[in-house]
Amino acid sequence: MVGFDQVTKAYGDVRAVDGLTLALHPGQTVALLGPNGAGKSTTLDLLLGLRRPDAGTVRVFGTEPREAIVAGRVGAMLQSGGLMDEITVAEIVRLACALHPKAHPVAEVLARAGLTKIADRRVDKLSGGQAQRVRFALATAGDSDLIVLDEPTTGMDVTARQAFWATMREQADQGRTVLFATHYLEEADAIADRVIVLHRGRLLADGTAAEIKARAGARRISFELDGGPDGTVDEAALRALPHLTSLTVSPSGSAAGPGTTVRIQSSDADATAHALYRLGLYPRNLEVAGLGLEQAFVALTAAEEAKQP
Ligand SMILES: Nc1ncnc2c1ncn2[C@@H]1O[C@H](COP(=O)(O)OP(=O)(O)OP(=O)(O)O)[C@@H](O)[C@H]1O
Repeated sequence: MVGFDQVTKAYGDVRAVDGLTLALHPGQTVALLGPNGAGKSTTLDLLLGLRRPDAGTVRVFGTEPREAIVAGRVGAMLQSGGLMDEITVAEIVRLACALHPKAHPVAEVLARAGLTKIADRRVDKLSGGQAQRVRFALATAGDSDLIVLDEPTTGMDVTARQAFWATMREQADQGRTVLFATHYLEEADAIADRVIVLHRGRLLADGTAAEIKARAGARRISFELDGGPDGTVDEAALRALPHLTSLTVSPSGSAAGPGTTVRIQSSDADATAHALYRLGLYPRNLEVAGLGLEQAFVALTAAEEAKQP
């Protein structure tokens, strides 16, 4: 339903999107991740026909992006802008509904975005989180097959964020595709069926959150050690453990006396744990866990950054 084929877009000598090839399929919830400047917003702008590629093609439902938007097949919520001054919440939502070929009833759109109580308020007098909800209402004013959201929950409080994602889940359950760019990796982990990681305009990773975590390779090991009388342990010996990619050592205490909590990241947790026992140490409360999506993301992008000049 969305196809990017070898798409490049540069601003001067900055290649914001660099040879991107990508296909999105119906009914998916897709998170677009990447560090600042990775090209997420530019990718969404290209998808929405707000910018034209320098090279390559973007097709949305088999047509030019603008045609798909005019046909009402795409609803979008962009990072900023788009809200007019001196107009109320109800008026701007009514306008969006009037323009959408397959509009939902205005009252329903307001209710879904949690705007009913502030429908008479002026849009330029809203808080940041309320303005985000208006943008969300505009993106869901009609029955679009694809909903595109650029950092949708920025500025929303925890309750608004949870309500927002519950609504997005409903949209996806009804067969719509939801594509969202975010810096909240826990949201991507919890919500997305598919995670796409961009780095310097290129595709760095594309898969389920579990696949991305597995690709980052590393695992976390944590345990406690009984230290000497002052709670210290031989940090140099720990640092020399095989496959170690990071180490933090912090004091911990219990009724049994002073101790040390050790947290390790390892690219081969089994080998690291064996070596730990071979050192003659007796780790207590040993836990081995996979990386969270956030740590996997940091590991992947840092490794990529290290490769490039
Ligand atoms: N209109 C523009 N003119 C010049 N350079 C731009 C323009 N828009 C974006 N860029 C540059 O293109 C690159 C990609 O920007 P883009 O906004 O797409 O990234 P992003 O992943 O959305 O970043 P962020 O997470 O900070 O929102 C950046 O280096 C940015 O400085």
